[in-house]
Amino acid sequence: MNLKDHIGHVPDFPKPGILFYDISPLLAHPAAWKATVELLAGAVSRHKPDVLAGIESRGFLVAAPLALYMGLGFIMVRKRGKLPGPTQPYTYDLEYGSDTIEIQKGAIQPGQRVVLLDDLLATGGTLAAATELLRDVGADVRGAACIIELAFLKGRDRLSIPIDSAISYDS
Ligand SMILES: O=P(O)(O)OC[C@H]1O[C@H](OP(=O)(O)OP(=O)(O)O)[C@H](O)[C@@H]1O
Ligand SMILES: Nc1ncnc2[nH]cnc12
Repeated sequence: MNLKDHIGHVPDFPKPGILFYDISPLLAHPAAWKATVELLAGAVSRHKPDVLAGIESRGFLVAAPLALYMGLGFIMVRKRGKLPGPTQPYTYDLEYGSDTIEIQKGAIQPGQRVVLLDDLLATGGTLAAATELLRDVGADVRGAACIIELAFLKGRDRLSIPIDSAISYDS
């Protein structure tokens, strides 16, 4: 099965000049989605995680079913102000301005082995920030996985952890 057949390409979304890679057709195709979850589970299992963490919001679509499939717990990394406190924040730079992500304090025990999940790796800024946030609460961040990697943006070079992707675009 070619998973790329199930990714939509939407020009000029959400802004002019951006080609949006849409996972909606993949999620809507049971066999392709099952194959994706199985592929990611194989990659993630080699890190022997205690828990999986997903990044709001599309990362939840990957992390929650994968955690269930692997018999692991699932933890939410959310945008500021969405989680009931107390929370641990991490602020990071964007092209213009900054953004803040949060995790609930106590969601992870110090030393727990965590793998991060997101739908897509572009510049790597989001996954790099989530890695630092998890380290701030004492997690042992073993790796990350995503459905789509935009390899031409070289996001993996910004990461301090290994990352696996189910689909990669070189251009
Ligand atoms: O590698 P980066 O350049 O950081 O980009 C990747 C991030 O961008 C998208 O999230 P978005 O902020 O659009 O949020 P969403 O998941 O709520 O749609 C995507 O789901 C990743 O989290
Ligand atoms: N080109 C893109 N398509 C879908 N999600 C994205 N997140 C960041 N860049 C993206």
